[in-house]
Amino acid sequence: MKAVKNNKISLIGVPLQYGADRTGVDMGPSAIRSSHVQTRLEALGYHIRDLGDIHVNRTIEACAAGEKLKHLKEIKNVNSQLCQVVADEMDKGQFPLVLGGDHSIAIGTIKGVLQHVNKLGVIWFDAHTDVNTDETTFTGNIHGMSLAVALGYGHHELTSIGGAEKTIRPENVAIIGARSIDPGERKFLKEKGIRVFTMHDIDRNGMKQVMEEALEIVTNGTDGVHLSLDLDGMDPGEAPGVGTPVSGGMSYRESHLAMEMLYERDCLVSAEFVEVNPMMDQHNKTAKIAVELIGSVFGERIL
Ligand SMILES: NC(=[NH2+])NCCC[C@H](N)C(=O)O
Ligand SMILES: [Mn+2]
Ligand SMILES: [Mn+2]
Repeated sequence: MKAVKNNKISLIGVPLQYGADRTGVDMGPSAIRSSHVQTRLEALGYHIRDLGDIHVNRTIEACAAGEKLKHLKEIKNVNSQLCQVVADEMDKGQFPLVLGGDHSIAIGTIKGVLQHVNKLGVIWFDAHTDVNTDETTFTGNIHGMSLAVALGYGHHELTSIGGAEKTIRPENVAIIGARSIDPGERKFLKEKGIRVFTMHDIDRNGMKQVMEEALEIVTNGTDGVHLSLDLDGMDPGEAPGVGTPVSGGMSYRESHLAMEMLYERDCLVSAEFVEVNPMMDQHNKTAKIAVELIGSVFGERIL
């Protein structure tokens, strides 16, 4: 089986839940590991270095939500660590594969990758668009803001992680599977001209065409592509173990096709799989699907 150019993968767990309201997503990394992510990738010919988990402070004080942006201090702390680890691994020529944790960890992952890759394309696979800012958020949950922060918008404590000048650009982002977008987010997406492939587009044109267009957007003029995959992008019937499920999501096969087409394009430099919440799951189904999707994006084929 063909392997992507970089066959050295570093697994980085981030058991963070402070970006989300619902508890349990901190167990995501262990659920994904126990679903045999390492052996699955080794079977494809990759060399895996598991770095374990980033430290998350769990004192009662850290657990208190505090200010308007809930858990800002701890989230900044964890994402700063993650940014450094991702940058260090890429320095060593490793491919960072980050396991969440809530989607606020995309801040640390992307900022880390940006220390290496100047023009980074991003595929954002999600039911949501995560482009709220401290001004537009209804919930104060930072997992709903991480894409905005990566683009350079939002609270300074977050945008400054890894250097405020390190950002992705709106024209290099493709969001896939969206079906729950807040009013402030609609305005933001429109203003910045971010391409969103909603469930309507997938229904109407099929995942093949959507991925062809999305791949064009994220590879055109960029030096590499990051995949940020929120498991709630899939239909909750397939992936029930998430904190903010939204019905009408991507099917099992649509999701795999997206991963297979990403692999064929051979453009990924980093990836993260987030929002697996074992407390909401049925028999670890969602963590298992995460591992299957990881298999597909790293080259597994049916035949
Ligand atoms: N990564 C996620 N699951 N994000 C959900 C965000 C939901 C909502 N838009 C909010 O800002 O709170
Ligand atoms: Mn989501
Ligand atoms: Mn998300």
